[in-house]
Amino acid sequence: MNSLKRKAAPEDTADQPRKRLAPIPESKQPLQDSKIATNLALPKRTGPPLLTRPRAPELTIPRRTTRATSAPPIRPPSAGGRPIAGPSRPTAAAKRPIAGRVASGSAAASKPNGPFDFQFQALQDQVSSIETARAKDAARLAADMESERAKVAELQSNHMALSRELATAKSQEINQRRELGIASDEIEQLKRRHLNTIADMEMDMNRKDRKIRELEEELRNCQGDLDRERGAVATLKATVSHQSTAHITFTTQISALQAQITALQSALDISSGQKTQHEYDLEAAHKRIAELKEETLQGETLRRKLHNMVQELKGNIRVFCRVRPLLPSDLTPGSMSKSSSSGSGFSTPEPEDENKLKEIAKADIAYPDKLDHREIVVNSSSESAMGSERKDEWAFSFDKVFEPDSTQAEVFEEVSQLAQSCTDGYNVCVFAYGQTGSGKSFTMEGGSTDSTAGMIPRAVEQVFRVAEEMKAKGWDYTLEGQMLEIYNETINDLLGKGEFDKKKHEIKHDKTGRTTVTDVNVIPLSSSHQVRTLLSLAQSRRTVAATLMNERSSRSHSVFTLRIRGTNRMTGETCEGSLNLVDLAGSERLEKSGAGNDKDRLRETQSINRSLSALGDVIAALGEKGEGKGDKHIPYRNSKLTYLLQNSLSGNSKTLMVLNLSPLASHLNESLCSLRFATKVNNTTIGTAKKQGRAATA
Ligand SMILES: Nc1ncnc2c1ncn2[C@@H]1O[C@H](COP(=O)(O)OP(=O)(O)OP(=O)(O)O)[C@@H](O)[C@H]1O
Repeated sequence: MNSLKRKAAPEDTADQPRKRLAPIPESKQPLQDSKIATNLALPKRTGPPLLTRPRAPELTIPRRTTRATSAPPIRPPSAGGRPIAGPSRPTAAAKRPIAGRVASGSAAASKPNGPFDFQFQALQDQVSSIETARAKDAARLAADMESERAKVAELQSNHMALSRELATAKSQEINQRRELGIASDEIEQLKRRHLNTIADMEMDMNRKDRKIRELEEELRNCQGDLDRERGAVATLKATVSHQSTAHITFTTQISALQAQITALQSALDISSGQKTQHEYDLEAAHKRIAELKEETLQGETLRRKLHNMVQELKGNIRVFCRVRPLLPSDLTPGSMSKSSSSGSGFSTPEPEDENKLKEIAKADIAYPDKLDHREIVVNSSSESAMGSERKDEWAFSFDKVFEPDSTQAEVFEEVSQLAQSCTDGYNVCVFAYGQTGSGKSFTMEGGSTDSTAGMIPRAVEQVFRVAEEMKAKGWDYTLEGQMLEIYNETINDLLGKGEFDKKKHEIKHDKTGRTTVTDVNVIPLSSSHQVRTLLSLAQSRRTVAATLMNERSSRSHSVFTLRIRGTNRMTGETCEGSLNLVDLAGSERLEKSGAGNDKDRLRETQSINRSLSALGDVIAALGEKGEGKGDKHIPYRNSKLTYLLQNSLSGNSKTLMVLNLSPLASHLNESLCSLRFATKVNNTTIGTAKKQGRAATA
């Protein structure tokens, strides 16, 4: 009984909810009012409808397993629970009599079996008590059943009510679902409309953005324009301000100028009165200018006369002596050995330094006249046959002596007066005489630089310069040039085609004193630069042969002739002159030239010496003639050189000989020969030079 009570207790506890809602079979699960009410309750709309579709409400019904109430619970044999009744566990002995009792009950009742009967009695009591208990349980269970049935009925009615509520709720749900569907459709439509609206708005926004950008760009441009305009306005403002200042200044100036104009007007009135007087004065001044011009022309003619008188007083044949400086090439062992073999008896000690070498190589030449530079003294010492030292001294005097350090410009300063005479209508002849290597070509042609340029380019430049200056005095000049070479008594045209020794050129003199050579190129000259080009052309064609004395030894005479014709536009006067610049071949003696065994060299040297001695003869004859021997024959025809220079050596011309000397002791004998020849020339007086005029006389 206790166990039953204990068993019933938890069921009572489990039955607690049944006081509110009776349990129903699983197949007929009722819904609790509250739950259904809760689960079916539709969400109340408190705001605008939601855009998402709401979920359908869920119906949750708690499951409950209930035990059948129609019969007491029967525990299955396998259940581990306690036995339903009995105070204790029945033994095997107790069980077995039950079965036996059923089979043989009457025999046991009739005959008690001692302890077994007692046990049987006890068992029967137990059975009856159990049955009583069972009856009580059955009654209680029946009562319970009844109450349960009532509950079931209640539950069923509840269930029905709930089912109705459920149906109502379902229909409501369906309606709500329908409404929900409609609402969802509406929402979808709204969404689509909304999306369309958004797309439209976005497009609109893009359009507006573009428009904004365009407007911004326009704004920027406008701002740039505005800035520029502002700048322009500022500039204009500054200009206006400046202009207004200037305007004020101008106004002030105008006022001042107007005052000046007034003053000037009154001055002009006074001046116009003076003007007439000035015009008279001007006319008188013009007359005076004309008179002065006339006087100038007369003065120029007088100057030319005086200039030539001075030249005549100086002598129409003059001699300059020039000693070249010692060159590095002069200090070579070859030169030194030649020095020792010279006739001067000069002995050569061992050279220790360059200065000593120079002293050894140099000839003893002195220039005592430091004022006029006209004297040159040559000293030599030699050993006599008796063994005593013999000293000799030779003194010479010339128109000018140039020491080794003289420059080309200094030499030309003396020559330039002759070049001037040439433009005045005189024949001028300048020739360089001396042994090979003494500096003839250097003096006449010179080097390539302005400072080393020789007499020919300088004279030509001067003639052009004077011709240009004389233009102002009415003189117009035409100039032409030729360059010839006389080699072995043959004339070659140095400005020709280079056909040397083939063409025969003849020298002709006309009665007017003009000398021409047949078949030679006479080039019209327009500038001194052109003359330099011609000189270098001629130089390249000139015959140069090597000798023992000088590798550049020129074995021919070269004659450059510049002819000048002038006409005076104002006076009608004309004049014609010529400038002959002659570079003679080396004057060394035959044994010194080293040409002894060479037939060609021998012929060359003989030819050169013959022409040079013919030159000496001509000059000597001219000298004798100048001394009064009027009928004296002048042997011009003895050489091509003297015949060519006939008009430049005769009394009608001015001649300058530049004697070139080597400074070397080894050349001392040659230098003495040259000095003697030059002295002979210098002592010659050649008549009076005559100007070659045509239309007028000087
Ligand atoms: N006054 C001078 N100053 C410097 N160097 C000079 C001078 N005179 C001559 N010389 C030099 O001496 C050398 C010989 O001179 P140049 O050729 O003029 O002699 P030359 O007498 O004409 O000889 P050639 O008869 O062989 O033509 C040249 O190198 C030349 O430059």
